[in-house]
Amino acid sequence: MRLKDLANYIIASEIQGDAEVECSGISIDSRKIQSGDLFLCLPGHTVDGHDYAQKASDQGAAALVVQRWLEDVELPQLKVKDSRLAMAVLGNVFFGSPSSRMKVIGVTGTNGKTTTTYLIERILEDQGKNTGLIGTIQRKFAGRTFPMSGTTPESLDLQRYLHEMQEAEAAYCVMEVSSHALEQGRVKGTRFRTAIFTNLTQDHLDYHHSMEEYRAAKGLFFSRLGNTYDPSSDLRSYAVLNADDPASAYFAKQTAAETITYGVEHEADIRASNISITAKGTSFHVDTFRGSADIMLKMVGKFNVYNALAAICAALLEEIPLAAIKDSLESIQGVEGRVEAVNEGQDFAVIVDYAHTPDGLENVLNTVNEFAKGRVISVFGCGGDRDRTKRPIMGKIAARLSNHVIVTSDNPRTENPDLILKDIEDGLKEDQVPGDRYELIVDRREAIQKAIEMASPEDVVLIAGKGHETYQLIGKEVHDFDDRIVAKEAIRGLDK
Ligand SMILES: CC(=O)N[C@H]1[C@@H](OP(=O)(O)OP(=O)(O)OC[C@H]2O[C@@H](n3ccc(=O)[nH]c3=O)[C@H](O)[C@@H]2O)O[C@H](CO)[C@@H](O)[C@@H]1O[C@H](C)C(=O)N[C@@H](C)C(=O)N[C@H](CCC(=O)O)C(=O)O
Ligand SMILES: Nc1ncnc2c1ncn2[C@@H]1O[C@H](COP(=O)(O)OP(=O)(O)OP(=O)(O)O)[C@@H](O)[C@H]1O
Ligand SMILES: N[C@H](CCC[C@H](N)C(=O)O)C(=O)O
Ligand SMILES: [Mg+2]
Repeated sequence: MRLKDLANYIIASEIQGDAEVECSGISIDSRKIQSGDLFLCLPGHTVDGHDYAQKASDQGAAALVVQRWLEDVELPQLKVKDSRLAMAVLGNVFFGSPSSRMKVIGVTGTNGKTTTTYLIERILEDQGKNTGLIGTIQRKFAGRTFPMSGTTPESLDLQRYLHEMQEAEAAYCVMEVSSHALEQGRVKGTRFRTAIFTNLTQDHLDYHHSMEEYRAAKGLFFSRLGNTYDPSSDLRSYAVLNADDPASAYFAKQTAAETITYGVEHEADIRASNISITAKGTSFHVDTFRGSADIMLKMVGKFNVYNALAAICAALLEEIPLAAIKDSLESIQGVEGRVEAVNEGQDFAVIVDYAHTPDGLENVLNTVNEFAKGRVISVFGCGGDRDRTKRPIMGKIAARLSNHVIVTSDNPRTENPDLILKDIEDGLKEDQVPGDRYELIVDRREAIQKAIEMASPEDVVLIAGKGHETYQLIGKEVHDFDDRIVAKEAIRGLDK
């Protein structure tokens, strides 16, 4: 496409240099430029993409999108006010606005996004609907899976991925929408059929600064939704909100879409009751606007009832019968790394979970306490270069809900691991937790080994924070590390 044709899609833009130049592709990363690409300069959080324009030119870029003229780079340039917005617009141009030709169901919230997307994907797939998935664990379509480096891709990658799914005839994409993504406009240009909210509790205060800012970032999902009441059902949008979370009232006010609520404690369109949790699963009764059902999930935890309710709402909106939804939900074994049991024939339980927020940790520990016959031994840490304020809070929660706590490293990233452990210990000290009820072991492998060696019959060892992750980020290095494998090795080591 010629630069001047692309310029037509951004009204307030100007061209310097050859407007006729052909751009065969588009990229935001000088390291990935292919000859003939349009290089879009993004001002980032760590570096400025404009500083890589010359490198992009050396790699064969045909033209640039810039926010300020780059006099030293001899390439045609398209100047825009906001290159992030230009990325979303041009991503749609290059990839043919895929979200207007499929139904995209998005899930936002502090916890439960991955789980809820998996439940919805299963229900849709069981109905024979070709469905793609994008989220923390992986990207998936047409039976193929691809690793993800984050939860929600940049808008350009997102349009590319949706386009690939659409080419593979996907009718649906179910995706996680993180608050970072909303704040950075990564889902601008994506039309959502349904926007789901799970919950809002503390996380990411390093990035969003306050809970109000964090809520406002999530609010962008709902404020951009649903100002179309076209009778064609495919064009209608819906907001699915958790009636038991106070933030939902704020989101309901922001959206033009019809809202459907789900909940347990409060009045809701879809409401669960008679919840019963055992080590084998969770049962509940659900009343909906399309009938009632008794559902027995193989997944444990009251929080999974909420995830299931959100999935039921999304599926009912697609006119899937409640009986079919029940069958799908009941067949799901669980989601990788979420309350995942590690069994090597030992006489105590080992559970790996992805809880990495205060609320997530509290929920999973409450769940474990519901069925633990012996002691609860927890092993957890907190990620480096992330919200520091959640560390002491998580320490307190772990101590309150476990008999013994082993504080260890999560992904320290570029922080000093010992200091992260100390931040967690501050919470334990504040609550005057006796020194014999907890210990700090910076090496995660050693920490897991110690917990497993301590366990007596009927105890539960909870290893939280990294779930499905198969690596540990220390400094700038990526090390192979999988809690489930390390736990298995430790259990096998007990026989020796
Ligand atoms: C804070 C944040 O979100 N940062 C994201 C952002 O990075 P950035 O703004 O620092 O980018 P940058 O490194 O400064 O680069 C700026 C520009 O220069 C370009 N560049 C850079 C170097 C070079 O040699 N050549 C070049 O062209 C880059 O491609 C980019 O276009 O844009 C990058 C490219 O898209 C992202 O990879 C990066 O995510 C970082 C790695 C990250 O850790 N993000 C986390 C916090 C995140 O987004 N997490 C949420 C999940 C949270 C949750 O659910 O709990 C997620 O959705 O993944
Ligand atoms: N609805 C929920 N409410 C509270 N906690 C939950 C809920 N669902 C799951 N959890 C807890 O949070 C952890 C993470 O769950 P999940 O991966 O589904 O969330 P997520 O929102 O995708 O997380 P991320 O922000 O890292 O992408 C689980 O391992 C579990 O301990
Ligand atoms: N999506 C979350 C995942 C945290 C997982 C935890 N293991 C960590 O590294 O802090 C984040 O990027 O903050
Ligand atoms: Mg996730």
